[in-house]
Amino acid sequence: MSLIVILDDRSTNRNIFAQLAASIETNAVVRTFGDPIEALAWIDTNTPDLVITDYKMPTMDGATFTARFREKPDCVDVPVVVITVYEERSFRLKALEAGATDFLQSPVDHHEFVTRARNLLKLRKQQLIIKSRATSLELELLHSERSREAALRDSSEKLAQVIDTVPALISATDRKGRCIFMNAHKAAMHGLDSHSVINRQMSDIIGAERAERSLALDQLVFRSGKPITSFEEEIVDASGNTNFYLTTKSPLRDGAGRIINVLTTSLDITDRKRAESHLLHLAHHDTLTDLPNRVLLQDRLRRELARTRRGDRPFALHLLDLDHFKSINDALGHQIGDRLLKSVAERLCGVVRDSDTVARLGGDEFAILQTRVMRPQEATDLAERILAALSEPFVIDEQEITTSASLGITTHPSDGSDVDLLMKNADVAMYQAKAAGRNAYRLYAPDMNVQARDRMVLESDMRRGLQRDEFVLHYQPQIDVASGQIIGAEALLRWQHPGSGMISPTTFLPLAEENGLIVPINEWVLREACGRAAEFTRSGLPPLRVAVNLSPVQFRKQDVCQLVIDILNDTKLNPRQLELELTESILMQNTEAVARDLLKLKDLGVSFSIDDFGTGYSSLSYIRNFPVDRLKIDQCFIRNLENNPSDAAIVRAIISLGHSLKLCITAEGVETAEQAAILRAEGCDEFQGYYFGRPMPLEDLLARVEEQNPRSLRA
Ligand SMILES: Nc1nc2c(ncn2[C@@H]2O[C@@H]3COP(=O)(O)O[C@H]4[C@@H](O)[C@H](n5cnc6c(=O)[nH]c(N)nc65)O[C@@H]4COP(=O)(O)O[C@H]3[C@H]2O)c(=O)[nH]1
Repeated sequence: MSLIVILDDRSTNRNIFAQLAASIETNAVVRTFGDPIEALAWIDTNTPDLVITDYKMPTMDGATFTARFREKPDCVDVPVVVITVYEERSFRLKALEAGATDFLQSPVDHHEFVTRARNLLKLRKQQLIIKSRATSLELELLHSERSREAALRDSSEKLAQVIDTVPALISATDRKGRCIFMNAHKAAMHGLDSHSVINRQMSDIIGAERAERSLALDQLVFRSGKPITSFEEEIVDASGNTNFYLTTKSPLRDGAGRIINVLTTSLDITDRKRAESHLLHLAHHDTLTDLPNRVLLQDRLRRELARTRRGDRPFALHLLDLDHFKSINDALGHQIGDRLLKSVAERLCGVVRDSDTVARLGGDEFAILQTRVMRPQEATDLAERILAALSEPFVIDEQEITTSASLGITTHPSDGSDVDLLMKNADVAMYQAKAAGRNAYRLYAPDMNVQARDRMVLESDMRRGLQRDEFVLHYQPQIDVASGQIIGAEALLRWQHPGSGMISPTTFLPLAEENGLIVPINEWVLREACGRAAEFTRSGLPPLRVAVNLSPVQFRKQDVCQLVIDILNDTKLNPRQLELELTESILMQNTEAVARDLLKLKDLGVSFSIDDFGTGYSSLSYIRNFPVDRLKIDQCFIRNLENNPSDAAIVRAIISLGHSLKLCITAEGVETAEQAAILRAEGCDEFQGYYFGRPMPLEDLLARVEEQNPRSLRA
């Protein structure tokens, strides 16, 4: 709807113009006035969309009316058409100055009136639309600006909260080293609040020393304009706790791109560092004893080598292996074994200096890096202290355990200039200590390598010998003292070496015991001895007893009981013809299991003797727990029997104690008639020794058996 005002003092004109105006659009509303004052009064409360006014009116001309009209609110933009008969420019100018929009020449052309009026109304409407758009845009803008401000305020508050709560230390400093911002977390760490620190010198907040370092880095950022990417640092908090942080420093710039502050952000990585150092510790330490492991020892050796490049700080490497640890472990169980290893570790740590390193290399093998060894004697002194410390019995779970160790020592610079060589040479020396009877130490000497190589050759020859049937058995007769007849024989191993001829078991068996080859070797011995004995018994010869040596290693590594049963079944030998020779150490290890096995075999008819009696524990009390039939007095007591009264006393004691336990007594190593006479007089039951016959091939033994009163033996 458009509101049109017509002002003309002549009623005819008013009517005509009103009609023309009403025809402009269907819902146009036309108001006519004859008096300008009246019109202006009405306009006070109404805003027309178009005004058409005559110029020449009696009370007020059209220009004045237009000027007054324009003063009214909302009327500034309303189109005003002035109808004038005057053609002079001065009237038109006056009307234009007053704010007229357009002119119509009187007499008015109706078509022109309608066309002009319609165009002006259209213009007016567009103006109104634009105005209202502008207003709403303004409002929108105002609103959006307000909300943006609010959002900004909101987000910066939130940001501040976030910055305060993140577990990071955040602060910014200016060129003068003053704090311009610090999050609550960092301020609290220094026992302060985040507001009180603003504008204070960083040195007042984080301490002079740290501030000096931090500000020096800030200056670097100010100068270079580049951030300092993450570096790790340790920070001590107000309570004195040290934590680890990953710190970054970045420049903060103003609108013109100038660096005004440096932002420092530190992330707490203490947990990560602790996890890392725990992993590092695990990688370098033995889990059982917490001693350094092989990796760490090698690392320390390398460092020590680097330090002693000029040879002014010699050091020693001790390799140590517990003697017979395996037996202890098997006999008493792994838990006790582990506790023994821990106690050994403690004792070792107790005898070294702080600057030395005690390491566990695995199993029962330990190493000691002894630093600053100016004379070889310092190394041997330590070795002696170690052996002494380990020889004291250990008490674990109320059990007393005795152990000892074999130690190999290398020194730098004389025995090696790199880690591998030092380790290898110490190993060689340790083997020498073991070969020397254990519970000993050896300083490495270059010729030990030759011996080590010999051992390697011997080992591979032994394996080959086993495959190629190079082993043979010799049999040494055992004589019944009462009848003087051969009643049995001990099977003794010989190695028919293709290059070296017949080799004694004392040359290769200790190595076979160490490397485990004794297991297949002894299995072969048992099968061969049982097989041959069964064979000659089947051939009609008297049922001689055959004695076979067993090794402690076999009891640890295989089911001896089952093996003997299988071999007896396979060879069909009467179990009563088989005697198994045991050493005292077999009975001392895993006693219950061994006793069970022996009893089982005893039930089948197998007999047992204790070999080398008198040289080991020589305690008759434990023998009662085993089904032992015979004691074999070691040849060392027989050798000087005629001349040495104490040997004679020992032999007498063994015979009488053995008899009291209903054991048969065999004397080994009888070489002379005098020895035999003394032993017979003391009541010995059986003889074995060169005097009665050396170990010999089976055929020779059988010939001897044939020779001796064949009838009595076959009876
Ligand atoms: N000086 C002297 N020596 C005599 C005399 N009578 C016997 N001998 C030697 O003394 C050793 C007796 O065997 P052993 O004490 O069981 O000692 C044996 C035994 O412990 C071990 N051995 C031998 N054969 C085997 C075997 O098949 N298995 C196992 N596990 N060990 C074996 O090797 C050791 C040495 O065996 P061999 O060299 O054959 O040495 C044998 C034998 O030749 C004598 O009158 N005077």
